[in-house]
Order: sequence, then C-alpha cells, then structure tokens
Amino acid sequence: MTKVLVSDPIDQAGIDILSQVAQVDVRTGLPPEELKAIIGDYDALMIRSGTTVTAEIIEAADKLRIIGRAGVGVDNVDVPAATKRGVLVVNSPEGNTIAAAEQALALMLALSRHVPHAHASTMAGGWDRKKYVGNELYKKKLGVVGLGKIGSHVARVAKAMGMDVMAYDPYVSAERAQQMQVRLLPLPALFAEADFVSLHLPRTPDTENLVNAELLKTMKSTARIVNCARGGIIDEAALAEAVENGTIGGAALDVYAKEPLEAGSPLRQVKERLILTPHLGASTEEAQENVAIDVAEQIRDVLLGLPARSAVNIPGLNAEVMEQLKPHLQLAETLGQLLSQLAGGPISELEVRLQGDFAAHPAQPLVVAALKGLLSTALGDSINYVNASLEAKERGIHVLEVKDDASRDFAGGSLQLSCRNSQASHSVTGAVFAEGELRITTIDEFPVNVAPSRHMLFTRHRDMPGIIGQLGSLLGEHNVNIASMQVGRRIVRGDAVMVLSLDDPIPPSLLVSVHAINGIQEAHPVTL
Ligand SMILES: NC(=O)c1ccc[n+]([C@@H]2O[C@H](COP(=O)([O-])OP(=O)(O)OC[C@H]3O[C@@H](n4cnc5c(N)ncnc54)[C@H](O)[C@@H]3O)[C@@H](O)[C@H]2O)c1
Ligand SMILES: O=C(O)CC[C@@H](O)C(=O)O
Repeated sequence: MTKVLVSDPIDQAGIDILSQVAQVDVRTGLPPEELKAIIGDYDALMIRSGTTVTAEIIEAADKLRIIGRAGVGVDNVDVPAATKRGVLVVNSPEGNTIAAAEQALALMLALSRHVPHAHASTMAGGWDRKKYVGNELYKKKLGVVGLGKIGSHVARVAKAMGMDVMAYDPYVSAERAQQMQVRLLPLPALFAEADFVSLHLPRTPDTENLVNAELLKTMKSTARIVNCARGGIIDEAALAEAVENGTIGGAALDVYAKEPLEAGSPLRQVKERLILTPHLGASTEEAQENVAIDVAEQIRDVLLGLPARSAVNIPGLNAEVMEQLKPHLQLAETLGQLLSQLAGGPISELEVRLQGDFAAHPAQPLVVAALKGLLSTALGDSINYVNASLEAKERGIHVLEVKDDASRDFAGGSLQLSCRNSQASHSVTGAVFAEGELRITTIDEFPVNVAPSRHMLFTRHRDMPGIIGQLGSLLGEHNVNIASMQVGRRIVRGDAVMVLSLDDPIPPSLLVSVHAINGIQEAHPVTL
C-alpha cells in the first residue's frame, strides 16, 4: 500500500487528491526523532514550513520518493541530501504569490497608519488621535528588493496606488524593468532614496544579513522597511536598534532568522513603530488551497509514475519537457545502458553529441537520461533523474555535450554517446524513427540498424567465412534463441561488429565459448 505522510497542516483539498492514490496519514507537530522513526514507512512526505527535513531524516527514509513543499521556499528541506538519495523535491512556486504580496502591502499600510498600535491603545481605553497621525503611500518612493513574482505584484499594486517604484534585482534586465515602469537602482542608492523598502528576494549565502547596521544608517530617518521574504536577510539586532533609536521610521516583519521568533529576541523589546506577524504571508484560505492542490497533484502524479511540473532538484526536466522528449529520453537512457555494458568498467569521460535535428532539443535532460542509463548498470534502481548528475560527478565522470546541427544522417537527427576510460573508448549512436521507435544506428562507428531489445549480444570480430555460423550453432546448442541478427562492417574481410537480439540471457559459461571462436575479438552481453 502506497503511503503519504502529511506532517504540517494542509488544506483538505490536497488531502483529498492524495487519498485517490495512497493511504494518507496526517500527523502534525511531530518531534524530529519521531519523524525519523516513522519516515521509513512512507513513499511521500508533504510539508509546509513547520517540518524541517534534515539529512538524517532523509537517510532514514528508505522508501521515500518525493517530498512536496506546499509553498515556495524549500529552505526547510536538505535538498542536496534528497538529491543524493534520489528523492524528488517539488514545491508550489506560484500558489501563494498574491497572498505574500498582499501581506507586504498590508504591512506597509499598517505601518504608515500605526494600525496595530492605535488598535491596542483604543482597546485599552485610550482615544489618542494625535499620537497616531500617519503618512500616505501616495507619491512616496518604494524600493522593491527582488523583482520576482511577489516583488513584481507589489510593484504593480504600489504603482496603482500612486507610488514611485524603484527596484534592485541583479538578475532582472533593464527591458523587463522598463516594461514594468520601474527604475532599476543599485542597492545603496535604493536604500538612500526610498521612503519604503520591501524585501522579496530569497535567503542565500549572498543575501544573509544583506540589510545590516551600515545599510540601515543610510536610510532616511522617516523610511520604513518591510520583510515578507525570509528571515536572516535583515540583521534583527541592528534593526531593533535602528527602530528604537529613530535611525529609521519603522519596520514590519513577517519572517525571522529563527522561527518561531525566540522569546528573548531584541525585536520583542521594541514597543513602537515595529509590527511583527508570525510568518503569515501565505496564510490565506485561497493560497493554502492553491498550494495544497498544486503539490498534492504533483505527489499523486509522481506516485503514479508521471513527471512533476515543479521539481526543485531536476532543473530543466519539467512535465512539458518530459512529455515532448519521452522517446528521446528513452533513447538516451538506452544508449547509456548499452555503452556502460560495452565499456565493462569505470568511465572517466562521456560525450553526448546531439546531431542534426536532435540538436534542436534541450541538451540537459538528454544528458541526465544518458547518465541515468550509464550508471544504472552499476547502481540499479537507486539511480534516477534526480541524482544521476550528482552521482556522475562524484564518480569523476567528465561530461561533454556537443550540438552538431550540420550533421544530416536521419530525418529527426541522431544522438551519439561516446565514452573513454583508461583501457578503451566506445561509441553508440541511435535515432528515434516514426511512431517513436528507437534504433541503434552505429556501434563503435560501424553502421547497424537494430531495435533495442532486453537481451543482446555484441561482438567485435574479423569479417571472415564461417564465424556467423559457428556463433549461431553455439547459441543453438545452449538453447539460446536468436530473435534477429545484424552485421556491420566498413570493409570486406576487415573488422566488423555483430548484434544479436536474443530471447534469453547468455549464461557466463557460454560467453567463454563465444570468446573462444576463432576471429572473435570481443563479446559483450547486454541487458536493457
Ligand atoms: N512570508 C511568506 O509567507 C512567503 C510566502 C511566499 C514566498 N515567500 C518568500 O518571498 C521571496 C520571494 O518569492 P518569489 O516567489 O517572488 O520568488 P522569485 O524567485 O519569483 O523572486 C525572487 C527574486 O529575487 C531576486 N534576487 C535573487 N538574489 C537577489 C539579490 N541578491 N538581490 C536582489 N534580488 C535578488 C531574483 O532575481 C528574483 O527576481 C522568497 O524568499 C520566498 O521564500 C515568503
Ligand atoms: O507554509 C507557509 O505558510 C510558509 C509559506 C512561505 O514562506 C513559502 O515559502 O511559500
């Protein structure tokens, strides 16, 4: 029975989808040691930001195939550890965009009109209209840091409210900013000019403590800063001090370096001009339904053997690409399997050459598929699209990809894999024919035309009378049935290759006799 563990509160719509294909256990608030103790029973894990999936938990997850994060950030998942173990990590990159953007806008408005403090004072019996005079957003300068999905929505709404919007995002082009009618500025200039700064960038080693005491000092004393992105981007102690001292006009935070926010955090000591919310950016009914459906559908699909649309750890292999390239990926994998069995030992270099019309396809998924095939001979089922590149790197396999669109061998082009190790080099080429049929078209540069089959035998031999007959008789004597046979040669009576498709595998003892046939130089049984 396929089993899914849901370890954070997830919208019921997601649970209903998972229940179509699996037994779903909802167990929220599990301590890490308990999660580690039970995770071995599960094929899939669905989380929000409450569960931290460490390398230790992934190590204990013997059956786990997929971790689904109902939200954007996967910083609570050890993605490299999941990749190493071949566990797919998926998220919902867009399901809570609007919710998070609206939270940032809500905090900007609340901050400029002192909403929480005015409310608390009124509830406590006060009627203080003078103390809570605020500011308008209209005509103020907003600096958006990170002009991605959420930052762009904030910028759009802010413009509609009459704000002058500037942005800092080193990965956004001038054309894109122009289209959005947003001025791109360097970070120091943005902080110096802004009346409001709103952060919408990821937390990475580069962005940690990006907003520090030094940068806060460059802001106007009336300026306010909002962080609905990730904790750790702002130095919290420096921010608390800047708000307390009046270095800046105020701040509003939804996210913290350590969550839940520690009881002793200096932020909790600031009484005025600071608003804190407990990571509520994605907490709207709409967003929770969106992310739950998005991620549950992906978990369901992966458990049914279908591709996921938002995989975090197989870049470039989204569902659409997988579907379009299905036979081409299958060809790359088959050629990889074939090549590793021809090489018969460790490989130090793999060249993946996309020839003719094949060169129009994206190379990266085909390289991953070739590596998966290549490594499956040694690693069996533990190798998959998620960990193939990493495993190849760890084994020191140097991968080269070449696009040669001038080559014109077949209508749809062809794919050639070549490998080298200390002893020898081998190459195989294949093509996808009409109706998605796969063909092996060369072996070590010898032309053949063979449909891959489960059991095969490849030989390198001298092209001389009697050799094919002897091999046929030998296999017949051992009750190994030949389904088809192909010989490829470049010159008469020179070197040649033979490809036999067999109904049965070749026993090792029979292989010794094959090698003993006069004229046979190499014989490689292959199982696909
Ligand atoms: N508070 C919440 O509940 C909540 C909800 C959803 C998302 N988030 C967070 O909001 C942030 C933005 O999410 P998104 O969906 O818009 O992501 P996104 O990937 O669409 O956008 C992020 C942008 O940041 C930019 N960026 C990267 N490094 C930068 C740097 N050093 N300086 C400036 N810009 C940089 C990128 O180029 C990109 O345009 C993320 O940190 C995400 O985890 C928080
Ligand atoms: O699960 C949550 O509520 C956090 C969501 C948000 O931070 C995200 O990264 O999507």
